[in-house]
Amino acid sequence: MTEARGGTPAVSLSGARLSYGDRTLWDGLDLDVQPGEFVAVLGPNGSGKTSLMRVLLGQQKLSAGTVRVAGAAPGRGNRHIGYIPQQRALDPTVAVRGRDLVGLGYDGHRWGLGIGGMRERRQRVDAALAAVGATAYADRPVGLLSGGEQQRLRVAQALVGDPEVLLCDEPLLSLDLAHQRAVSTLIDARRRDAGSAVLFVTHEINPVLPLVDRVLYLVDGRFRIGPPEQVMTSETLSELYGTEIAVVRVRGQIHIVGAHSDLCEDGAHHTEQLAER
Ligand SMILES: Nc1ncnc2c1ncn2[C@@H]1O[C@H](COP(=O)(O)OP(=O)(O)OP(=O)(O)O)[C@@H](O)[C@H]1O
Repeated sequence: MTEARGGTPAVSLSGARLSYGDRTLWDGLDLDVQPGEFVAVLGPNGSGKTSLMRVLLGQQKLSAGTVRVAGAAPGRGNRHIGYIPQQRALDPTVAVRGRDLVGLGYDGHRWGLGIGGMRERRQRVDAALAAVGATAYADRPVGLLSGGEQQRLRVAQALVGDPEVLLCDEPLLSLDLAHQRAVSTLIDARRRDAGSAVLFVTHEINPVLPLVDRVLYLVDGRFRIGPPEQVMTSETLSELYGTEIAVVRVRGQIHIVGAHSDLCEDGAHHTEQLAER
């Protein structure tokens, strides 16, 4: 799909290297993500997935190579980026209301809204809250909400600003199955209707597998990029991990058989998911 769409990539990494001291997380990374494309970023703990998000947000400098996001060097306040951070429970004393948290995602790049602007803001925030099913608790202090409720607000905050690039760091964690589907559907609609490019860090590809155009799979300094049917194979993952790995597809889902616990796909978790379908 990338060649077919052409045009300026929404995200472009060229010859990118990230090292911390003498440890290199990845090197020689070339990746152009096109508008509307959905790229899943997979890999075991510590392989550099969140660090990649930080590079795209301008919070971490590359050690080598170049990066462009929405046509510009990444930097603070890039108004074209929506970011759903890796989940951390908020302190119970945080008294900000959910709707105010979401409003921050709208205000980031709009100054002096005026009366009409304020009305528009309210409508947009209400719509974003409704889209993630958060209307009922939008006026409660966020610190008192459950982890899943807080996460839905973060999703609304990332989407409300009409981002060209949506960076998602394990956005489905702690959501129940119904809300996993709802959030995946929202993100999918955003990229289809508005052409936002999506980079989606996850340990669990199955909930988003139907949406994934390409996978970036990072393991211990090595990586592969390609469509799931090319990357999520016994041959490719065995090469990446440097050990024998069997990938099987069951009812359209990907399962890694005999996986060690530090591998990305967790067998027990998959079995649970299958049982619930
Ligand atoms: N600022 C930093 N300085 C030094 N090392 C760092 C820094 N940030 C991250 N690291 C290390 O880089 C490695 C990659 O971290 P990162 O958070 O990107 O991994 P990840 O793939 O997102 O992992 P997880 O799946 O556990 O979230 C880790 O070993 C981490 O300790």
